[in-house]
Amino acid sequence: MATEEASLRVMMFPWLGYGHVSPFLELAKKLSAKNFHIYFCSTPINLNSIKNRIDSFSSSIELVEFHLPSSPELPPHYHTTNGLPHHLHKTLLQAFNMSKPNFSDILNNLKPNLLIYDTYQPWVPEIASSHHIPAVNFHCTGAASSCFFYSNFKLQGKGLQFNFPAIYLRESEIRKMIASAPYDTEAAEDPIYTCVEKSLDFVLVKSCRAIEDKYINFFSQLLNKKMVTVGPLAQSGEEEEEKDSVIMEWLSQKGKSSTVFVSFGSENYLCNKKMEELAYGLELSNVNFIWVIRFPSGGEKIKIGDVLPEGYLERVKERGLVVEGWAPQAKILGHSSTGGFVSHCGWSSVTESLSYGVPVIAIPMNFDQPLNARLMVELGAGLEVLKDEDLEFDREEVARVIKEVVVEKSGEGIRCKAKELSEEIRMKEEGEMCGVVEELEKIICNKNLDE
Ligand SMILES: C[C@@H]1O[C@H](OP(=O)(O)OP(=O)(O)OC[C@H]2O[C@@H](n3ccc(=O)[nH]c3=O)[C@H](O)[C@@H]2O)[C@H](O)[C@H](O)[C@H]1O
Repeated sequence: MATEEASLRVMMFPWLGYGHVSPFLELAKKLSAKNFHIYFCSTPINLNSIKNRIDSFSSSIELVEFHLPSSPELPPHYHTTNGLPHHLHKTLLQAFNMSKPNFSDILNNLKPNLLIYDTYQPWVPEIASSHHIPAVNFHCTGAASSCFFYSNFKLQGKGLQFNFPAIYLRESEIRKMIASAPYDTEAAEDPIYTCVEKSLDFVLVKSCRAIEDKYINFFSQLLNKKMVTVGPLAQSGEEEEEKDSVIMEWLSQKGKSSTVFVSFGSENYLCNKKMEELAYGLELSNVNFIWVIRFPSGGEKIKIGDVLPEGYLERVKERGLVVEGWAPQAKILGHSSTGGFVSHCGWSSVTESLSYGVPVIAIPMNFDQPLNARLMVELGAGLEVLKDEDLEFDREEVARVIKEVVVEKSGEGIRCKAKELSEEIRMKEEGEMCGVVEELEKIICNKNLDE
């Protein structure tokens, strides 16, 4: 690996959500493999959660601590959205915005050739500009969902109309999203879209033409900016946590494509009613399952057995494994025994499922997830669990969709389509990354010429 002096130095600064830190880290790994030296900047708690994923990149990915003001309400272990109670999301964003001077000092000390920044950070491009550092936005959610929000909630796109009927939010989903957004969705300076608009020359987008071509083109028209796709950036799954081997050993004893993985990402927690309906739905489906159950960090310790129906774990023990907290999602999706993914459809989960060719049983929860779920249905690589007007689902519907996607002949087309898209995505990944490197080197070269 070339020394830091020989490499172009890039600072990467993701939002504090695990669903953002993870894609930024995967992009950092790909850029470091192309001889860039990466400064990966986040809070100590976020850096600690990814340390085991950069072992083989430690000479080219340097972790840089970004400190937020601590308070009794927001102690250091809450300086991440991973496990953060929902009522503190707004407080975290406020603490993040109060830390602008810290970020300016970091940029001034390290003086990278380029900054790659995220959403929720409209002040970052200005700070980079004050230090004469070119800044490019890396948009790590999907193009379809971003087009929808940008067209319908923010600026009307220069006379362009959003004519994509498959991508929509129900009234009840819009109400839920607005109520839980960590920022004022009516603010003129909406932190998501001003970040994208301020990006220099182009926007990096975590997607690929195989799954979002028409949406990437429309988003480019809306923003009047070039979109450079970085591919799905699926975690490779080579990291090994201690408990992983137990999970993977259990999975290896199951038949090919016989098991569904059930996970709702790093920020979502099912209420007791949804937990119960999902539990009975998994039982009724008669399909093997690995179910990751997460609880918000802090507060009293909750026992898994207490939130599941009486005797449930005993009844399902032959074909169901309930895991508390965290599981090796990429490893499980990449295993031959996995035949379906019951997912909230966070964007990284969607792109990982597509990368590994696993069809999705979609149970979206909030934000962009319903739009990502409808994209999967439009692609023919998933089915959505139907909900009532109160966004509640029932056990029979959960069992029906799982059986169709994983077992029944009527789901064969979905299973084939998921595999087909996986092959197409993987075939184009290397070419996409070469395009990214070319664009980043061009920006740095132009900036040097301007000096
Ligand atoms: C961008 C935004 O990030 C948020 O992140 P969230 O964590 O909810 O979900 P993912 O994007 O799927 O990200 C979750 C990431 O955590 C990994 N994982 C999760 C659980 C587990 O047990 N083990 C794992 O390895 C998973 O592999 C994925 O990489 C919101 O969804 C939002 O809708 C999404 O668009």
